[in-house]
Amino acid sequence: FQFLRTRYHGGLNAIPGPFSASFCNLWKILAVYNDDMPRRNISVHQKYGPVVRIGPKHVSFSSPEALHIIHGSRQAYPKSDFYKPAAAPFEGSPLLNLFSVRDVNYHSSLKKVIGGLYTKAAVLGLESKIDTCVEMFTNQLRNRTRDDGPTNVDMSLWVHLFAFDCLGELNVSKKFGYLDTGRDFNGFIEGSDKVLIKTGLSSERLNQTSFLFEISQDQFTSTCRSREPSLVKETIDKNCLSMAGHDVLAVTLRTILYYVARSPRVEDKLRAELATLVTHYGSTDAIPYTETSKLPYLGAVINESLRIHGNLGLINERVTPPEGARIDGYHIPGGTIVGINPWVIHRNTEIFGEDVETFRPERWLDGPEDRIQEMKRNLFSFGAGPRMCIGKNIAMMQIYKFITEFYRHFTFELASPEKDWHVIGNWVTKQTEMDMLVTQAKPGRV
Ligand code: HEM
Repeated sequence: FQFLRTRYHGGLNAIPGPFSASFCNLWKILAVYNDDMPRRNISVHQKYGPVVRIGPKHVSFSSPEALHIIHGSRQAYPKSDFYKPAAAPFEGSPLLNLFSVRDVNYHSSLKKVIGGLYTKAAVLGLESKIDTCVEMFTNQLRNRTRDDGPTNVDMSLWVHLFAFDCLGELNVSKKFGYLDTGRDFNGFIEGSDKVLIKTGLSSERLNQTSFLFEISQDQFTSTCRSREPSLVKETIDKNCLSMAGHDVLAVTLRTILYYVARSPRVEDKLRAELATLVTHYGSTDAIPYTETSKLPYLGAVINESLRIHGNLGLINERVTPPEGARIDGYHIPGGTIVGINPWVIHRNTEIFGEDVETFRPERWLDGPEDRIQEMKRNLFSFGAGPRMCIGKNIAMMQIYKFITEFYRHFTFELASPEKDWHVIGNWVTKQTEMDMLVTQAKPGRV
């Protein structure tokens, strides 16, 4: 009886979707359990259209109009309870932070206080800190690679070591020591992976508490404490703001390295463009962001990487207002969990073209300007509207600088090009199994 009530009386029965999703969370649980949420979310949209019921109270959308209503407009909907546990416990009670807070007014007052620190102009002041991390990365990699031929390197791990040390440098002016040791010496990366993997499942809870997220937060904290008790307490306890961004940054860096390595044509063009800049700088000078950010092909490679491999693999959950809403022709009752999965909108062929499965940076450069602008408006990797990533400017600077210097100082290829990497298709779509054969470049050559 309860199943029938859920299926027919929640106000969502007109919305197509997998049969089980109309009365239980099985579809979502299996998608997350199998690390395959992005692909399954795409395929239900291919099968059922732009509006799909993916759970008893969950609806996934794929159109630019829905993106604007749910996420992009000034009246964008508040976050769902999914984000509640992201307020990590601090001195016994949850400490609300910019990421976790759901109340719209409280969020906007918090943002007023700290927003100024993250503007394009403000983050330029952080460039020298990022430079020291990139330099440490290239130095450490040089120390660990042969100078007369290729060395096999676990690049999935190394970009994460970089992202974590950079985060320490930006937050507490201290690298944590990952690049120095060349490994996850205190289990931080392992611990945060546990949070993310379980978070994917906890989001699929039956609208109850997100206990898995809480358990995994505890595991994270205790793993880190047991291995590194002296680690800055605040960094762990207030993890959601100060710890933000290392995992998603690492995802983007991996995507660029992987897809470019798979496309010699793109790599040649990218290296040729970088070469035009490198000749003006000594081999140990970091090239300024104001210069790298002007490189059009590098910009296109970054956009295309953000598009083809969304950093988050679930719908970014929001809640419809009490009076309900009309979205893409359907009446959606108040309190419904709605959202867009970046993987889904990034494969909307009306926006990005028929070849959405192909890594083709040129789509961001060629063709009518209004089409390119439309793609930019719908690139959802950093979110959209009032809850858009506040760290975007920092992240872009990290990406531009890392990629420029890495390509400048090394050549590399996939160690096993015949094999795909492994993607953990949950919330943060982390990739593993991407060893690369890394060779030191001759000075002055790209
Ligand atoms: C490539 C790197 C990054 C990507 C792709 C990324 C992506 C995102 C996305 C998609 C959201 C919205 C999440 C949602 O609505 O569920 C978000 C929010 C957020 N990000 Fe990032 N992020 C990155 C780096 C960073 C960095 C470096 C920082 C810190 C400096 C950061 C801090 C935040 C914060 C505080 C929020 C919450 C903003 C709010 O709700 O107002 N992110 N990020």
